Amino acid sequence: MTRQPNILITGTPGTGKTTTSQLAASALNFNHIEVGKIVKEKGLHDGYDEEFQSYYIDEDKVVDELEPIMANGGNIVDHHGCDFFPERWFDLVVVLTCDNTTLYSRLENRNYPTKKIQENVECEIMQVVLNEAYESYKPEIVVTLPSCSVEEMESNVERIEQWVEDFMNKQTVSSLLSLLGNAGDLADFTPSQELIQDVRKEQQSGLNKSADPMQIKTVDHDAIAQIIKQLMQEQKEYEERLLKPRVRLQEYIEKKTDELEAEEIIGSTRVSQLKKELNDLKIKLKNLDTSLYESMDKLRAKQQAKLQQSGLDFKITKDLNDLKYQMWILAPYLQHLNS
Ligand SMILES: Nc1ncnc2c1ncn2[C@@H]1O[C@H](COP(=O)(O)OP(=O)(O)OP(=O)(O)O)[C@@H](O)[C@H]1O
Repeated sequence: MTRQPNILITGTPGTGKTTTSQLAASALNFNHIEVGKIVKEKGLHDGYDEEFQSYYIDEDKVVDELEPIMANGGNIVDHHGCDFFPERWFDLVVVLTCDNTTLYSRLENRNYPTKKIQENVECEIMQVVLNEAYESYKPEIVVTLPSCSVEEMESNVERIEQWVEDFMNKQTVSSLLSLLGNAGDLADFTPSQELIQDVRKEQQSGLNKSADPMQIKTVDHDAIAQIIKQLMQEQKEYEERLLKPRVRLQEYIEKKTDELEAEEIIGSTRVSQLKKELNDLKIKLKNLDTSLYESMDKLRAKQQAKLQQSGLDFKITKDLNDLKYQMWILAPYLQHLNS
């Protein structure tokens, strides 16, 4: 089943975690979890440090509190530390960074004690949070994003949205493939330029249909996989039925060709008879092929009409049998289907 990702947004205090998390969570309709806030509200701490004006976090309690929420996916966790969360929670770890002067004035505006400001700026210079992120998570899921200006913040939010869209597409493809019993890896599948353009077109038409493109619709993968399976089965059976007479005809042509080759007297009546017969047979084969293609097209049109009736308005391509192609085309589109 497709799961929405969990994202950790971390960085030195003042780098813009909360602002960025709020914007991204509202654009994606994700849950924004501000760890500092729940620590205070739910008492998940071992007291208060007056000098640093902050709580001593009880990390175990925080993990226990968040565990069931994280299991659902669709969360943006916002915290200045990142080493005590279970690694498996996150699909993406964003580390926000900021230049020292800007950070200093942001923290000054908060009326933090000088010692706390200095400590935080030093922490940013030493890249403490970034190092912690690299020690705690696989480097390929850690992304550093500068957050010194409003423009940078907006672009960071867009990048996170785009990343989520890609993540969901990949998830849809693999979950559909596994439901279809072909849980293969897509790594060996390189889409052609033509295919990529097709996908873009499909994505665009999907986006146009959806009032809010960022609102990811819940897709009933089981039902869709079942439908695709049925369609493919129907096409396979139909094709096999159509192919039977073709195979027989082909065999007959081969037999006659052998007979012709075995004839020793060139120019005999038998030879010209066989040649004429073979010629007629080849024309028959050509006509049979044309009608075979037409019949398959008709079947696809019938299937398409049925799909539309059931509200699944996606296009059946001639390559329905090529499962990977079909999944690739469908994956982005399915997300925008009106359920
Ligand atoms: N990219 C940015 N450009 C301009 N101002 C920003 C940017 N990011 C954050 N700010 C401003 O800096 C201040 C601190 O931001 P924010 O509270 O989001 O930081 P934080 O990293 O969550 O801090 P903390 O860890 O202390 O909660 C806010 O006043 C916010 O409006």
